[in-house]
Amino acid sequence: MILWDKPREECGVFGVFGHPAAAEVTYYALIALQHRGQEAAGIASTADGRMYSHRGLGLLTDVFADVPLQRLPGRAAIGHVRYSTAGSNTVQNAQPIVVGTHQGNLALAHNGNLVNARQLRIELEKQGSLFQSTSDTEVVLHLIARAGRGSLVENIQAALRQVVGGYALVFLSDDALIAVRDPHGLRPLALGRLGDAWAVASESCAFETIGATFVRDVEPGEMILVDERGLRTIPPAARVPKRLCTFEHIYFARPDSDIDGWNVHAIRKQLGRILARKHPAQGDIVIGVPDSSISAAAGFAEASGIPLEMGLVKNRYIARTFIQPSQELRDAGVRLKLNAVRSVVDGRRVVLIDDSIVRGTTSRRIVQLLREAGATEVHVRIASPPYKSTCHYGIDTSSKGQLVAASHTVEEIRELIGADSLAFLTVDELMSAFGFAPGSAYPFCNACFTGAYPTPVHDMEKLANETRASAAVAPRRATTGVSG
Ligand SMILES: O=P(O)(O)OC[C@H]1O[C@H](OP(=O)(O)OP(=O)(O)O)[C@H](O)[C@@H]1O
Ligand SMILES: NC(=O)CC[C@H](N)C(=O)O
Ligand code: SF4
Ligand SMILES: [Mg+2]
Repeated sequence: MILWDKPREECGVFGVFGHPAAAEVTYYALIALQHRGQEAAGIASTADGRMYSHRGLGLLTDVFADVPLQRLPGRAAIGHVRYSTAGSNTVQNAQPIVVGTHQGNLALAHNGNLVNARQLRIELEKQGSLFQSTSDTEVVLHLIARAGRGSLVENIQAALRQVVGGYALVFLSDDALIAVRDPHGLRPLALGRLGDAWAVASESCAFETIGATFVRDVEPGEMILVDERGLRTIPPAARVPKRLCTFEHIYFARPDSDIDGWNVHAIRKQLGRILARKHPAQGDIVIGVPDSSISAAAGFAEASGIPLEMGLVKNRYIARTFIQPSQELRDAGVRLKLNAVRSVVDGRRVVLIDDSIVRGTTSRRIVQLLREAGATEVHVRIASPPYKSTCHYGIDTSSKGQLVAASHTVEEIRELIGADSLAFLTVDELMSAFGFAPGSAYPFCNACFTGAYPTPVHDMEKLANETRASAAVAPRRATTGVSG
């Protein structure tokens, strides 16, 4: 049985213009962004008016195992690692999507989710559009094709006036790289410099990996255009309130990334300190759940004075989606992902820090592991508020029915996971880690905690359930050939 074991990630996008080994640079940048999506990956490059691309299902290294990067020539390239939000995990939905238009070739990589994609698609199909995939991303390309006879930038602007949702989009044409961030800034996008080349990436950690310098974040609603004449920036036509994704900082992004002026590790550590002050626990040791909660656990230990210990070890070779052993083997003690360190835990009162509880599966399993390893008490502290509502902007968490906090009180969740005590942060406490006073106008989206979405969400809940059902039966791996 294949299990979706967690809040599923979103996607990672990257683009570079003006580098002699553009596809190779893109490949290594995508390695740094692999945590953002493991279902599919792809790269498109351009040289002499031709577009070259390769994409397939699986991890980047699997997708490119038999395809030399020299088959993707040119000084400009874009790349994508995917976790589906709309449309199942099939190779047709892998990205970059490459199309030929009357204005030349165009490739697109998208992180995010368009909440009105279904309605737009129905209208476009009525007008004669034929779609090659079921992903929301393809809608953008059809809207561009129909936008008329303007320049590519004008046609992209016209298309984006019609879409609602979260997006970091990276386009590659025969002669330009274009990157756009959604008006609220729901999805992150950073700008970097690699020698004379310009690069854009979902997270700044990609720049570190390829030896590029992080220049700045792309502003919400901003469009960046890079061609042989250099870089131009086109500000948003109308400004709307910033609604940056808090969950990037809580869980999704890598701790070495800086997003919108905050370092992810520093924020997580601060969340841990706040948790210790506002929701203290009596214990002998503090343990973080690897990987994402290590920073918060360090903050909790520092502020509480309780020593930080490594009481859990994670098998780094178990992917996020994995084949779970049968109940029989589980009963016999086969545990693949996490193990408790008995000598650390035995006879101790443990304060267990995790960044979030989504379905409650992880916490329940870990509390049980710690008790079996001899912990006398397990007090669970979560470095975010209860996750109650589905994200519709690019993070494919379970449908609302599977979110444990949507239908249980904190006390009920405590009982369910078998902890001695349980506490979460409030939204105001979460926001205070970023330096905001309680109740002020936060420039963040907190919809998964509050249910207050910054845009209309149309019929997304229904769609999320359908996507989940089809993804569960999709084949896991297949690759396409190089086209060009
Ligand atoms: O309540 P659940 O549905 O179980 O999901 C929540 C858990 O999933 C995530 O960790 P993940 O297993 O993805 O590992 P990571 O921290 O190493 O990314 C998150 O950090 C929580 O531990
Ligand atoms: N998780 C994402 O950002 C996915 C991007 C796009 N919505 C897709 O389904 O492919
Ligand atoms: S709903 Fe949550 S996960 Fe989604 S964009 Fe908003 S803060 Fe991020
Ligand atoms: Mg985790």
